[in-house]
Amino acid sequence: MTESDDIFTARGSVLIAGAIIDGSTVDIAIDETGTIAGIGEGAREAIDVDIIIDGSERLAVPGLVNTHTHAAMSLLRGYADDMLLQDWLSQKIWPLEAHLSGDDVYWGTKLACLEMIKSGTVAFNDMYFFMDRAAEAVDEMGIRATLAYGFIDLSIPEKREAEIKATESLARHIQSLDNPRIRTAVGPHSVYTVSLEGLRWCAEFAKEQGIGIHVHLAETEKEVVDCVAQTGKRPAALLDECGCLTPRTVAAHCCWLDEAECRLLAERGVSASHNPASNMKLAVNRAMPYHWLKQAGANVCLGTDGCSSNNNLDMFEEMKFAALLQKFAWNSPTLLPAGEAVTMATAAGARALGTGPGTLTVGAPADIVLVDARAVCNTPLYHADSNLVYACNGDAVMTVLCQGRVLMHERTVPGEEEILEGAAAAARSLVGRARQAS
Ligand SMILES: C[C@H]1O[C@@H](n2cnc3c(O)ncnc32)[C@H](O)[C@@H]1O
Ligand SMILES: [Zn+2]
Repeated sequence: MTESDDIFTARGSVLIAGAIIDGSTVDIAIDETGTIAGIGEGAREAIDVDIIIDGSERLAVPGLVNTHTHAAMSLLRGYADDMLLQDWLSQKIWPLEAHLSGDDVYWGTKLACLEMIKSGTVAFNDMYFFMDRAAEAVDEMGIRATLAYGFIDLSIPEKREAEIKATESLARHIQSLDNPRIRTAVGPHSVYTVSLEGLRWCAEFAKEQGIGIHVHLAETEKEVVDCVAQTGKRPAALLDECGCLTPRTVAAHCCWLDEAECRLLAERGVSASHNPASNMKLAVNRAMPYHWLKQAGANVCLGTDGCSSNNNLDMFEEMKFAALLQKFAWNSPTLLPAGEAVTMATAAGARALGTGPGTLTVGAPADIVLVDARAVCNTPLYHADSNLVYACNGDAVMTVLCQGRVLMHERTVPGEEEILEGAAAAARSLVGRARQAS
């Protein structure tokens, strides 16, 4: 079969013919299991070709991995801007989220997946509510996700019981789906919204189930100051005492870590997710100390956070924000060069979520993005990484494959119109319900 509308439904081996990797034009062969079977010389012979994708004038790069999202917050894009984190959450976001329905989360996650696919993201790490409906959306869209229920007990025992039940129920549900693209994690929201008992339960449950932990950490100075005042410990030490710092933990933000905490995260094998756009928008007033984390050997990955604090899910933009913020905040133009920003958004993210090496190598899952090498942002093309980080945004992405399955081709994603309509209707309905109740 050659290129046609059936490319989205066709199954079998795939040959990406003549794409550009590291300045060379090569074929990429993908076997019927969705694994890269060959790159370059001899690749064509590695498979019986079922589907051919023309890779000419396309830069092939690993699929991007977004390690901190609240996907369904795409419905809240532009709902509340230009506020301090605590005011934004307590005055605007949490009151609206109190009216969320499962349908809202389904449509919000569909919209988020659409946006992520259109900007080259193949996997994301999500923390939100009604996550069984998020799983339904992810399943339909063909992307990978690790889904955590946002565990918030506010130190109220009855609420803790409800959060425990919701977390257990999600774990059972994801297990029952038996979809290798969809995993679950435990999602204690933060040290300021979860009790010590809640944090300990989350750690125990994650250990027992062999799953990850997704938590907000040291996002603001207030979080650190309040934590020290209430417990005598800084947030990272508190999480560690409760057993929440593990090699399968993704800690989002990490802005206000001190040097010792960076070493602690590295020692525990925690992945630190940098969220520069959200941090700048909410003016958290300190950039993640990337240099300390790197020096300590921690895995530093990249995330967008939700669409109400970013306000999009474009990991190309996020790479640029990360590289620029680090240089600016730590007064060092050599900090976080373009190549490292790409690694942060690909291999480091894949390592954090356990989705493979996050590289274009034989034996890796075929999570592949083809970027337009003829786009304005790629002209001229001295260094691909430089253009990808500093010049391009997600609009330059033309084709996306996840586990060898084509999710977008020549910028077409099947069902786009229906998703836009469904998500817009869900957003209207959510805000309408909230207004009626107030
Ligand atoms: C899952 C809950 O987390 C809330 N949330 C979204 N963005 C942030 C952030 O930057 N810090 C803390 N909490 C956040 C989201 O609205 C859900 O209530
Ligand atoms: Zn967040």
